[in-house]
Amino acid sequence: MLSRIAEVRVTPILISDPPLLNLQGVHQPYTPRTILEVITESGAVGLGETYGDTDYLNLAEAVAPQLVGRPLVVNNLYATVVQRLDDVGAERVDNTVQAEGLRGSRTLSKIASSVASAFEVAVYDALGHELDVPVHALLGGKVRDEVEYSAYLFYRWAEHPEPDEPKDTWGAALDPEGVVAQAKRMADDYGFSSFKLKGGVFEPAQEVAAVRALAEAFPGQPLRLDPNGAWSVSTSLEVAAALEGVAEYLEDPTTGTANMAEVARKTSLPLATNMCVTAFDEVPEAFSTNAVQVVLSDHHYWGGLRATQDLAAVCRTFGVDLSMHSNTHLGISLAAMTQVAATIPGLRYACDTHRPWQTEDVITEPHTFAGGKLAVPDAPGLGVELDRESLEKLHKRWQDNDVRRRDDAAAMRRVHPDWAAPTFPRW
Ligand SMILES: O=C([O-])C(=O)C[C@H](O)[C@@H](O)C(=O)[O-]
Ligand SMILES: [Mg+2]
Repeated sequence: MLSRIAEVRVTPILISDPPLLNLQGVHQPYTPRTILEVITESGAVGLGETYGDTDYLNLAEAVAPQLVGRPLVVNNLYATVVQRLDDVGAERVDNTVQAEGLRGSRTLSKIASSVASAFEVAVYDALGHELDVPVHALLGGKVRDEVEYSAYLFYRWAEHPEPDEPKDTWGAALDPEGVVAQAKRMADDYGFSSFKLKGGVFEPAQEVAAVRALAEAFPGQPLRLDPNGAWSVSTSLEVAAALEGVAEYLEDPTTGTANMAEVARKTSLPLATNMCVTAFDEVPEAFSTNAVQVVLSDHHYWGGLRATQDLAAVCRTFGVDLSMHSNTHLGISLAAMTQVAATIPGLRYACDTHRPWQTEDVITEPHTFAGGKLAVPDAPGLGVELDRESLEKLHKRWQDNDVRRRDDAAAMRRVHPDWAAPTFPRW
């Protein structure tokens, strides 16, 4: 007989983040995440991680007490989360606004999915510990022993503007040479052999030049460019023409399914997205218009690990490829991505991860990439253990600091006071 949930802990933290540039601005020195612990009557601990912005955190805190006394069941989690939306005043969310401009439209159900997913992961982790099996076994079993990730390259500043803000040793990358140097270090340190450049920062011609420089430095290796919907249809087509035979896909060149479909009709370069297809109700229009050829799933957005498997089945049905998107995250999320990726047949593109940019973690043994891959662990649950000291330290930072949401435009305004988040298309 499985034991029930005895306690649920929700801990907001702030993690250091380097000054990575994107269409909206620049990453803040610290960014919020929420860490969950689901503790069973027999003492098993399941871990989950999700966004830490106020709406997500408040919702997670409202849901936590509802789970105490319940069995380790994942099927009712989304419904439980949705019921608590009213408690946290999340009706303030405008369904038409893009969350940070980088993940498509912001809706209440997407916020609920992102919170439910973290509880789902924590329940699976607890279940794995109770039953002494890995999460991938609970998901039907792994079909691969390693999951491949790609290097996530960013234009970036060497440092944040204030002297006491977190530093790293990567240096600036503001031109093709800087991007290639960053890619070489990613390849040397982690063994990545495919590369994604975050675009939408400079004029498209400059970003095309960077991708071409990468192609010269890494001949024949997979390359992608992602401007987060910054370009018009005609600019997207110009970039597509310039990168045909160079890039393996273009990611969200333009905003909205209709524009993506128009670009897709006129280029042979596959289009990938983590913006216009981020929830099941966005699938029918996108697939029926052939707007995307690769969906970049994200278990946070889609509502969990099983939802990711469901999405994989839908994609298979329509002949659309699936890979994985990431956002700034720590080892619990990476462990969850790796577990579910291990169970999905036909995953032929390397998954995204921001993890190499993070200098902190809340697990005792942070992941190490070898040959750009992570081994799929067979240890119980997610195969990671909470580092309590680190959790407390990062929680104390949250208590001592007033950053409560990600706002890349505000971070940019500290350096360029006139900066405004762009209107679309930017180019
Ligand atoms: O593929 C993407 O669009 C992302 O990874 C979204 C992220 O927010 C990325 O743009 C970032 O970290 O700046
Ligand atoms: Mg993207």
